[in-house]
Amino acid sequence: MTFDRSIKIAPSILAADFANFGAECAAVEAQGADWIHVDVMDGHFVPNITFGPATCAAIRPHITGVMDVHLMIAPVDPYIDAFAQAGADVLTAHVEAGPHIHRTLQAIRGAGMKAGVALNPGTPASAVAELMDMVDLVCVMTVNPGFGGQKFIDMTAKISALRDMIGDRPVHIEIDGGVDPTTAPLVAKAGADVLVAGSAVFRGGSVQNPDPYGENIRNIRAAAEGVWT
Ligand SMILES: O=C(CO)[C@H](O)[C@H](O)COP(=O)(O)O
Ligand SMILES: [Fe+2]
Repeated sequence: MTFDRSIKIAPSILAADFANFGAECAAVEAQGADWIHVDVMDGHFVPNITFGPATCAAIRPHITGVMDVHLMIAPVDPYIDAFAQAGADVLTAHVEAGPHIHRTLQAIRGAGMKAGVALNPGTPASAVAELMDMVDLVCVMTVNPGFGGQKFIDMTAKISALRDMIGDRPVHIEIDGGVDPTTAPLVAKAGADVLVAGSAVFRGGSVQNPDPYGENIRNIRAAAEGVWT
């Protein structure tokens, strides 16, 4: 995984057909997705349950690019090796998930993955100030985690603060929740480069009719890249 600051669109399979993840991942990649975002929820850290490492391992052979795993679980540490075995490229833990995020990030890198830290909307940028040399990605939640299809919460001031904090380090800023062609330019302008989108990518399409996925991805990317022209 090489670092670059171009806009990357990461469809969240939370909005895909749960009975057909492999084909859904292949379809969005064929339609231009850069990364695949995989939401792991435990019914404890967030009020919803999705799936765990076994499902990630089953999905992995269907992804040629980056598998970006967003853990909404607590605790995190007992499961890090299982997600490494499952083939996660990026493993992101929430700063709110426990008292020892520093140890967690060390363990993620130690297991050979890129380390991400996520912040809930109520958590300030300062919560991750001491972690800048330990992370490869900061995920700014623009919804309260747990469900797809929620309304975007404006976190542009936090994104700008994180961009300043990161400086010239090779650290991605990922935005997760309510990203669509209207909100993408706001977050791209503030300094984000990885845009997660679930409902805004998968709406209107299916594995049998994947062209809408491509149109949705192109529209989000064009809106985000438009802020630089
Ligand atoms: O982490 C998440 C929710 O906790 C999802 O990645 C996110 O909500 C994406 O879905 P949408 O684009 O529909 O908001
Ligand atoms: Fe997510």
